Amino acid sequence: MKSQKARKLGENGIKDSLNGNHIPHVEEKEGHEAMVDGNIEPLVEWLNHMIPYLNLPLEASEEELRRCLIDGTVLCSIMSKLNPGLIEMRGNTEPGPEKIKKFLAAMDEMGLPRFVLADIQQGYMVPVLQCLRTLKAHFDYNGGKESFQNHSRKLWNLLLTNSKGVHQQAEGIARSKGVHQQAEGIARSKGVHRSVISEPSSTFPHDAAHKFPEELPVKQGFCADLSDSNILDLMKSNGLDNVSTRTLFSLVNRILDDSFERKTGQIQHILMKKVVQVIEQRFSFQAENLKDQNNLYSIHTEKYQSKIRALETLASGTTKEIEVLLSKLQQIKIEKTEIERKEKVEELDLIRLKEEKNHSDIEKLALRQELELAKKVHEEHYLILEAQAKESKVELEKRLEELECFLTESRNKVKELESFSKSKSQGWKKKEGTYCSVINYQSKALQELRAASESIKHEVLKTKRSYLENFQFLGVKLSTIANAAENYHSVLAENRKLYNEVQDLKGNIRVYCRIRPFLQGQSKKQTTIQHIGENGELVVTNPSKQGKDGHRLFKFNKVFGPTASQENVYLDTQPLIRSVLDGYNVCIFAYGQTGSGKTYTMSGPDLSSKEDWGVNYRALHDLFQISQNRKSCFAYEVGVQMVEIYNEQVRDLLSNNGSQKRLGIWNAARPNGLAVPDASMHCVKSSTDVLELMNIGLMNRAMSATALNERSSRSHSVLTVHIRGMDLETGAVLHGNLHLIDLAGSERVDRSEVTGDRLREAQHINRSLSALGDVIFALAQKNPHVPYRNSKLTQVLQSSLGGQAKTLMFVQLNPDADSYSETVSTLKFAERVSGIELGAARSNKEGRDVRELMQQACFLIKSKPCS
Ligand SMILES: Nc1ncnc2c1ncn2[C@@H]1O[C@H](COP(=O)(O)OP(=O)(O)OP(=O)(O)O)[C@@H](O)[C@H]1O
Repeated sequence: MKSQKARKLGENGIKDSLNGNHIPHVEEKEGHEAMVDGNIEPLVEWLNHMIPYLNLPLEASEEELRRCLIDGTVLCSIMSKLNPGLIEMRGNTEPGPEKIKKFLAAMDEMGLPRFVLADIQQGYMVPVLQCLRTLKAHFDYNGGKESFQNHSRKLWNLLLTNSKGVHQQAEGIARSKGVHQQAEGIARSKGVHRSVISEPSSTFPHDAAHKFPEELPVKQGFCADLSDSNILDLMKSNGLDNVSTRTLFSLVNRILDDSFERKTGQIQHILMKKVVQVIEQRFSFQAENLKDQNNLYSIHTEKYQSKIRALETLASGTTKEIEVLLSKLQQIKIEKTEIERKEKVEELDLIRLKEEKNHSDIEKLALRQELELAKKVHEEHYLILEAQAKESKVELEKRLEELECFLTESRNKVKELESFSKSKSQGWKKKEGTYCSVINYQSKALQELRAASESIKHEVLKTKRSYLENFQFLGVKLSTIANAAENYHSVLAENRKLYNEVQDLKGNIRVYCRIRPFLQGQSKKQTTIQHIGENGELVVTNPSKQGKDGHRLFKFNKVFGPTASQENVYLDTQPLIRSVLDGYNVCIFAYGQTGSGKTYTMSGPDLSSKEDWGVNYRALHDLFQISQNRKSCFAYEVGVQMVEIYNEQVRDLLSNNGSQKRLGIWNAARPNGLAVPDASMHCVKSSTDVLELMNIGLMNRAMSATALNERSSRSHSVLTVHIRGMDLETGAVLHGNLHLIDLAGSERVDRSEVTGDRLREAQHINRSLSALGDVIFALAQKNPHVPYRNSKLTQVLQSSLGGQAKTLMFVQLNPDADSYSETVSTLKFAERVSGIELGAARSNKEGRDVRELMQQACFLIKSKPCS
């Protein structure tokens, strides 16, 4: 490392020499050891002495020293102190490198060895330290001769800036004499630092250029001041020792000039003497040096010659040794290159470490700033917290006081409660005693009860056993009864069937009673219907009469309650419809007071809804369905007529134009069954055709609102379906008529509150219904004369009531208590109707064979015992 530094220094020395700066090579310097001496303590001490505020520690490292010097202030201060006025300072604002440059310029000016700016910047401190040591040595040598410094400087400035002629002349003389160079050569050969004796050289053009304008006034001053006294002062001082030889020659020239001009006299003579003495001293010193140098050279020459001789003997030795030496040399070279490489690497590492250090310094600075900031924030936060703590302390103290008050209060309360609980516990103890005695008593009673319950348990078990036996016996009995009941039901169903057949044979008119539900807005509390039996019994009550007298029992083929659906009602009607296709005449009519549900049963409230379809539509739908099923055996034709009897006039409801046309009625049923032959006959092929016709008919029907029904039918509507069927096998033809009649509402005129046309309508309706009653009465009495001709209605129904037709009447009832009297009269009428015997129904078959008649006879004979 040491050698490396020395080499580097050597390189720098060469470099600076090339630049024109006079920085000696390390080997030129006075004592190699002094240069590379690592001990910087004396230097630090000197610096502290020079700049007291510096206060550097004696053991300071090179790096610390570098940091202290890098901004150039210390260097400039030292220079200013040592050589005032040499550096012109412009204050602290000047950048560090500029200050260092100034210091270096001053060093140059003084002719002292110096470092380059890069050395101190890159931390290469050897030349820097050497420079400072030289500066120190220089001034130590001069023993702090302050006055001399000034005089020397003045003198130097004077010489520099004095008339060119004089200067050049002096230089010329010195050069011609070769003294100057000789002296320099001696100094160098002696190893004495050149700077010690060197003077600022004119080889430093920048210095000269720098200095010249400044020194001009000084030069004038000097010319004026070069009085005898001044020269005397200069002479008195020992400063001439430090003045360069060239300067001395210049001075001699000057003195000589002056002596020619006889200006200075005695003074110049003394000065001249002194100058000559110095020059003589120097020459003698240099001569001695030369002698020493010669001796040194001769010693060295001898040494080298002996070495050469030794090497020659070695060279004359074996070649093997040479080879070994060469190989060793080679090895050493390799090692050297390796060491050099390592050094380079180390240098790079050093640079990197320096960079890292710089970086970490920056980071350290940033961290320090952050720390300060955090500290500030923390302090602020601390102050806030302190304030808060004070506040909360005050609050807590207040709260503590309150709590203490509360505590004393609660202590008092606790005392009170303690005394209260003491008195209570005494009471409880007393009660405990009482309860204990009661419990004892109760436990005794409980034991007794247990014994009793045990005996009861035994008894219960006994009873249970006997009960089980009885239960089993009853089960057997019950199953017998259930079997009997089942038999009873089947017998009952059989009976009903037989009853119907008997009725069929008798030709009784079937009567189905249907009770409509209460309508919206009607109160359900007051109903006349007391009971609806399964076998057609109906019990009605008179709301004004209590007890048994108020009840009346009626019996019909079937009674449908308010909840019965349209389908339920039709299911019991269906067998009659089937017989139409077998050639029977069937008449179904609805009878009842206004608003009791006649139209609802026959037509239905809404034809668009299948569920609401009434008997009319369901019957026709069924007819088409059955005819379709039988189409392989029978070919059926279906025709429909629809008329109404309004105010004793028969009107065609399906006629396009002739709804006003009065139609005649045939008194006796014709073979084709047409009672109103002039009414238009419409051939229908499907249920849809029927639906359309019925809609037309319903729309044409005369209707109006009454007090009892908001849409009352004011006429009797008669829908007649004519069936003509031909047996495809036998060719026999049959005719069947189905009359579906919706009678106008029977009503009491006073109740319906009608007048005028409506009254006339009501009177006609009532008259025709009573005519119907009369006919039915006559038929029931089996009177020889039946008054069919009393009304159009009875005329139209003649074939259905008197002939061998199957007839069904729906008796419609309004359950409202207000309608009790109408309900009873309707029921009486229906009772009478149900008693009518029309005789066995007969099929309208043409060309019946004997076999068929025989079958019918057999059937009649078989069914007789059942009746
Ligand atoms: N079984 C029933 N279920 C529900 N509503 C019914 C029932 N029967 C009748 N109604 C309702 O009672 C009201 C009267 O019925 P509807 O018009 O059929 O009586 P009506 O006897 O034909 O009267 P009118 O003789 O004045 O023509 C209607 O609003 C009808 O919808």
